[in-house]
Amino acid sequence: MIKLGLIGCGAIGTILAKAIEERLQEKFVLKVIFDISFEKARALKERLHSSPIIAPDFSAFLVQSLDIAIEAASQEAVKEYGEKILSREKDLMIMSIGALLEDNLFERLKTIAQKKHRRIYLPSGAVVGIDGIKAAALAGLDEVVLTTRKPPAGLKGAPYIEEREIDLENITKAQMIYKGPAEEAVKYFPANVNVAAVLSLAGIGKKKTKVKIIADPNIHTNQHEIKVKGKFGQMICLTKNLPCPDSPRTSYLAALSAIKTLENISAEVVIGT
Ligand SMILES: NC(=O)C1=CN([C@@H]2O[C@H](COP(=O)(O)OP(=O)(O)OC[C@H]3O[C@@H](n4cnc5c(N)ncnc54)[C@H](O)[C@@H]3O)[C@@H](O)[C@H]2O)C=CC1
Ligand SMILES: O=C([O-])CC(=O)C(=O)O
Repeated sequence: MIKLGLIGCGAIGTILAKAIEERLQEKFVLKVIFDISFEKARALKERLHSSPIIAPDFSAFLVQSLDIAIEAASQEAVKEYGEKILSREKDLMIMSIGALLEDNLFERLKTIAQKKHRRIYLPSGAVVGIDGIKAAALAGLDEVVLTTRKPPAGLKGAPYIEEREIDLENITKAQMIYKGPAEEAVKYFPANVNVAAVLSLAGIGKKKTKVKIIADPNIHTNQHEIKVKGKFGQMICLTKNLPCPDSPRTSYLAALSAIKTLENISAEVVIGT
């Protein structure tokens, strides 16, 4: 059995935990869950048939014997716990991938993973096209542009919106509110464009990957359009994401992508690049 620990018992964590016991139970077991909100962890445990331990703090999580620790919490969680998890010889799956574009965190994590013979898993998340971009990048890419279009309320709380006091409630037609490199976009919108980070890492990096964010009051899906040009030709991928059943802000596909990543880890056959 592959032993799992989960950090973050919100929208993605809940869907993943349920899938582990309902779909992946032959190969995986969820041993421990942790959330800075103990209430969130307790509420998740009540929804499960299995009985994972609730870690009261990160130290209690870290001492558990685990094969893979799954982060579905926040960029802060990746920055605070990532190196410790790998150093304690656990593999690490990351959903808040935006954290990896800061300073040299990704390089540091990779160095520890190499030293400790561990793996880091970065699911595609709420976008399609990462498979093709990884392959296409081998021949060289010239341009990668992500255009994210969300209902205005989905951008609430983002540092960029708060610092500039952008009044989301009074946006009556689609409006581009941000344009810049992925490296900057993930800091200004930490809970909105983690997809820009996975795209950067798969493609031409955090400085060259361009990000546009549009607040659109006329849509009810989280939309991500990726345009890529390179030696392979051109690619245009559009995802129109419905939200998770219990969380209007999180795209359901992101949680499904985490489940599929686990399935791939234990699979005899892996489809796609
Ligand atoms: N890669 C992708 O495509 C996507 C990534 N995400 C990211 O995945 C993460 C999880 O997303 P959701 O489940 O929608 O969020 P959520 O807000 O529903 O749940 C996050 C949970 O993590 C907990 N948490 C936050 N910081 C923590 C810390 N330092 N230590 C322990 N627990 C902590 C919170 O209390 C909360 O219960 C977020 O960072 C989100 O931005 C979300 C959607 C798509
Ligand atoms: O759920 C989405 O559509 C994407 C998202 O929030 C992220 O990448 O952080």
